[in-house]
Formats: sequence, structure tokens, C-alpha cells
Amino acid sequence: MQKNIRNFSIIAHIDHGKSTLADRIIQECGAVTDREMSSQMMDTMDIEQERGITIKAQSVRLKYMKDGQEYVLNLIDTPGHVDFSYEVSRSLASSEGALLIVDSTQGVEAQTIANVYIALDNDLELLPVVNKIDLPSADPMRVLEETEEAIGLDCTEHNLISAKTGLGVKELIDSIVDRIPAPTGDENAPTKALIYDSWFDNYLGALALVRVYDGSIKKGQVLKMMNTKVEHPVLDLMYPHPIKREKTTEIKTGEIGIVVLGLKTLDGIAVGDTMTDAKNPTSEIIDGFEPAKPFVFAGIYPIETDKFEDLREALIKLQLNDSSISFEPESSAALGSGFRTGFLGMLHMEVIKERLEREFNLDLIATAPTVVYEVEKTDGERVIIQNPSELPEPNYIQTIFEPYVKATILVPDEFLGNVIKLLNDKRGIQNKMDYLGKRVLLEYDIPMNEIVMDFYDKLKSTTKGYASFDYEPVGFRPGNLKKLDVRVAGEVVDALSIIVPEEKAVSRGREFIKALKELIPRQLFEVSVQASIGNTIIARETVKSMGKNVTAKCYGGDITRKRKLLEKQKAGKKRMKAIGKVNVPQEAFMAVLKI
Ligand SMILES: Nc1nc2c(ncn2[C@@H]2O[C@H](COP(=O)(O)OP(=O)(O)OP(=O)(O)O)[C@@H](O)[C@H]2O)c(=O)[nH]1
Repeated sequence: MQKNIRNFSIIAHIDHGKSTLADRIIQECGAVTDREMSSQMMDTMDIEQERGITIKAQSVRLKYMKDGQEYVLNLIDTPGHVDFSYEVSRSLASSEGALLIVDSTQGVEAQTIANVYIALDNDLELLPVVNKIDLPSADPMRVLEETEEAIGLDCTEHNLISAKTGLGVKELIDSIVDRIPAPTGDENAPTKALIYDSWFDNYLGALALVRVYDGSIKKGQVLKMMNTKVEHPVLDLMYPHPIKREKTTEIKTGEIGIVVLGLKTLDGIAVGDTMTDAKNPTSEIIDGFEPAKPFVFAGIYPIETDKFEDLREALIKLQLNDSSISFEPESSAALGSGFRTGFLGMLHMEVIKERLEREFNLDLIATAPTVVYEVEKTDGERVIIQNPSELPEPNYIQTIFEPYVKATILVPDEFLGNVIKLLNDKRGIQNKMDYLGKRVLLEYDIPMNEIVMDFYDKLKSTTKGYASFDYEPVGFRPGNLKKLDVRVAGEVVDALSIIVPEEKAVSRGREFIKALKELIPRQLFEVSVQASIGNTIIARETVKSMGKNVTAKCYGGDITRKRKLLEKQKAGKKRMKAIGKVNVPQEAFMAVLKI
């Protein structure tokens, strides 16, 4: 029954315990036996488990008895990392309420605040939950006060829990039933459902995870996707579950479920689209979401040039599961044929590169990531630049526009000076500075390019790890920018070009060249490494020659030793790309991130 359904998400700053709590709630509802309960069940992807992060939002349908009535609880897990905030908004749009988890030993963090904004935009009922109260350093009352102050949320009614020991979790589920509203919606109206996730299953084909707002979806019914206009009969219906999905014949108003359409690609089922009955369609399209836009672009190249087609196939397969990646072929004079690939952020890029290498057995070179620039040319034409080497010649450029983000940072006041210095260094513009007890909440506008570089690492190290950070894009602004080229042994290496602010060009060029000098291994001859803007050389270093052959060390004697040494050398070469006569290692292409 609709009045007994509760759809909710869990939102929190990274590591405050979302996944642990999700597992505990699933266990408390008896949806898995103890034996099935592997630790962290909601994090299913390999890389998620290894890195302890949640990437793809998962959902699970649970049953719960309270006061003699059966309730259906639909729990929608959300990712915790800033790169994936897009998935957070998708999850939240399908819920009526959210548990706002705050770690009782840490307090409110930047992402807690950012996620609360998204939840409030979606009119969600927020339940304040203070976690990790089993720890000796827990200070739940201070954390509740801070939550009230930072967010303006009334925390009189709250739950204190330990997701680890299970303390307070049953009471929390009771609060979910009591405080989160049941979904509204007309069960007699024409079918209206929102696709909030879709992915590709090797056996079942394209799957859509939907939230039904009006009417229902039945097996055999012919559905129509209102934006893509694709029509298809429903082959099967299932309720989501991390290990055993349950089949059903109908997904009713207010429920969530998985629709099996048997389509061979995901093209027709776009996330954010409205599903309706093909014969008796609804008149309104649900306000969908903006499609996930890649913000960071990098060139990805196979080390062995004959692996280009394999890389293309691998990217096509990954895209089936992650529609936020984009790619198109590009060629680089230095690296050969590869793909310009778009990602949501740096972590996303690392994860995808790792999956390509691991799941598809490819050896890849990735160029330094860059943001997208918009260039207004002198003839008035506007072009989008995803690769610095594509920047038009200076005399054709009227203005370069670069993307900015609104950054939210929370930092203990003792580190405030360091953080402000870092933000100024990164061309940040202050919008807001508020004291929150002994901590300071900062809001800055910063060019996104500065964030893509190692901003997060620098922020962490300058605050001993105490600062937290979140960001959202706020559009393009004009910048005084120049293209900086790198020449190795006299040749411009297109894959190493970067776009830099003019006032920092010389200092960054010098640092970049210094870093490259350390990374390019000695060759049999001397190699010059230079940075230039246009035709002006602004920095120069020399990689000295190696002088002698490595095998010379073997005194001509032991042949097995000699072979071993050569093999070792070969393995070392794996991650190198020959540019002209010079072997350049993967690290060199990332060196720019460290300057
Ligand atoms: N002592 C204690 N540790 C907890 C509790 N809840 C979670 N943890 C630990 O805190 C760490 C982070 O927990 P996760 O559940 O992975 O955090 P998360 O918020 O899901 O992190 P992401 O999925 O990466 O966003 C893990 O080491 C958990 O074991 C708790 O109640 N008490």
C-alpha cells in the first residue's frame, strides 16, 4: 500500500559512515542472512571496495514490521565524493526524505553542507543522525549544535547511532517510518515514471531503475520514453537488491523498481527521461535532470599503437554502464592515435583509467587532465577547446573563457591563514567567510582549472588534513590565459601543452620544466627540455646523457644476469612512450599536476 512506502537516501560527508549504516539497515530488516552479509555490501564494484568509496548509487527495497504493519523501505545509497555529486542529486530526486549523517567525532563538513542544499532543493524531510557514538572521542551534543548553526536545521528530534555496533539503528528505522512522508501520486492516472539510473547487464540488456510517480508499470505493457520517443514492451520487472533481486509483475505508484526492456543499447533510455504508457500517455514530462556533463578532459592513448581498436571497444563497453564518460578519437603527433575522454572529475578519471587497464587488459598513457575552455575568435566565432593543443593562434583569439566553480571549504581557524594564501595563489575570489565555533566556513569562486591541478592535496597538506572541501560549477568567465608548449629535444610535444594564466606563465613554466627534467630518464645523448610561449623560450633544462650502456656493468661475464638486466629494462620501458628518439614515461605527462 502506498501509505506504507518510505523512499529515502543517506547523505553525508565522505567517511562519515553511509555505507556502514546502509549495510546495518539492510541487516536489521532481515533482507540478507548473516552469511550473505559481506562487510560493505552496498559497495559492489571492485574498485569501490579497494578504495573504500561509493561511486555508483545503489538502491535496495526492504520490508520492515512496525506496530503490526508491514512497511516497504526503499533505500537509495548515494556516492560520497565530490566528483559524483551528480549521482547524489539523482538519488535525492527519487526520495521523500534523507538521513543526514554527521560523524560525532568530526562534525559538519563541506560536503555535508553541499548535500543538504541539494536535499532542500528537492523538498526532502531531513533526519539528523549523529554516527560513531561508540568512539571515545564522540561529542554528539556539540555536533548537533554545530549542525543547527551551520545548516539552520532544527535538530531537536535526532538519532544518535553507531552504524558499526548497531546501537540506535532500530530506533532510527522507526523514525524513518514515523517522520518521512509516504509518496504521493495518483494510482489511477496514466503511467508516469522517472528513469533515475540505467546500466547495461550482459544477460538482460539495458536496465532502467525507475521511480513511479503515477499509475504503475506492468509486465507486458508497452512503454514510451517521452524524450527519446523509444517505445518498447516491458519484458520483466524486478525490485533492486544488492545480491538477490526479486521479480515482480507490477511496480506501483510511489515504488522504485528495475525495468527490463531487452534493448541492446542504452541509447533509448536516458537518465532523467519520463516513462509513460505508449497508448495512454501522461500529459506532463517530469522535470528531468541535466545530463551529467564531463568537466575534465584528458587524452588516453594505448602504449602499443595497434591496441587503438581494443581501446575503442573498451570505452564503448564502459560507457554502457557510465553514461557520464564521453570520448572521441584524437591524434597526437607525440602519442599517436587515442581518445579525448571526458570525466566528471579527477577521481572519476583515475577510476576509469584503472578499469580500462584492469578489466580490458590495456596499457595506457593518459595526458594531464584539462578543463574545457571557450574561445571567442576575432571573427566572432565561439569554439570549445577540450585540448590545449587545439587553441587557435594568438592573433585569432579575442577572449578565452574558463570555467569557474563555487568552492565550499570548512577549516579549523588555526589554518585559516594557510588556506586563504592557497586560495589567493589559485586565483580564488572570496564570497563569504563565517565562523562556526572554532572553525571557519569559506565560500570562494575559483577557476576550475586550479582545482583540477592538485588543489585538494595542497589543501589537505596545508591543514594537516583538517579542511574539507566541495565544489559546484558556476559557469564561464573571461581569463587572461596563454598556451605554454613544451619542447623535448627541440620538438614541441603536443600532449604536454597546457593553458596557464599569463601572470603565472613564467613561474609555472620553470617548475614544469624542472619536474620534467627529473622524470625523463637519461638517454644515450643529452636532451634539452624547454618551455615556450609562442616562439619565446621561457625555461630550459638539460637531461644529461647516460654515458654508458647498462649492460656494461656485467663485465661481459654472466649471460643470465645480462638477460635479467635487459628484461628489467624492457619492463621499465612499458610505461614509456617514444617521442622522437626520447622515451618519456607516464609520470611526465602528469607532472604538470604537481607544479
Ligand atoms: N567506530 C565506528 N566506526 C564507524 C562507524 N560507522 C562507520 N565507521 C567506520 O568509518 C569508516 C567509513 O565508513 P563508510 O561507511 O565506508 O563511510 P561512507 O560515508 O560510506 O564513505 P563513502 O562511501 O566513501 O562516502 C569505515 O572504516 C567504517 O568502519 C561507527 O558507528 N563507529
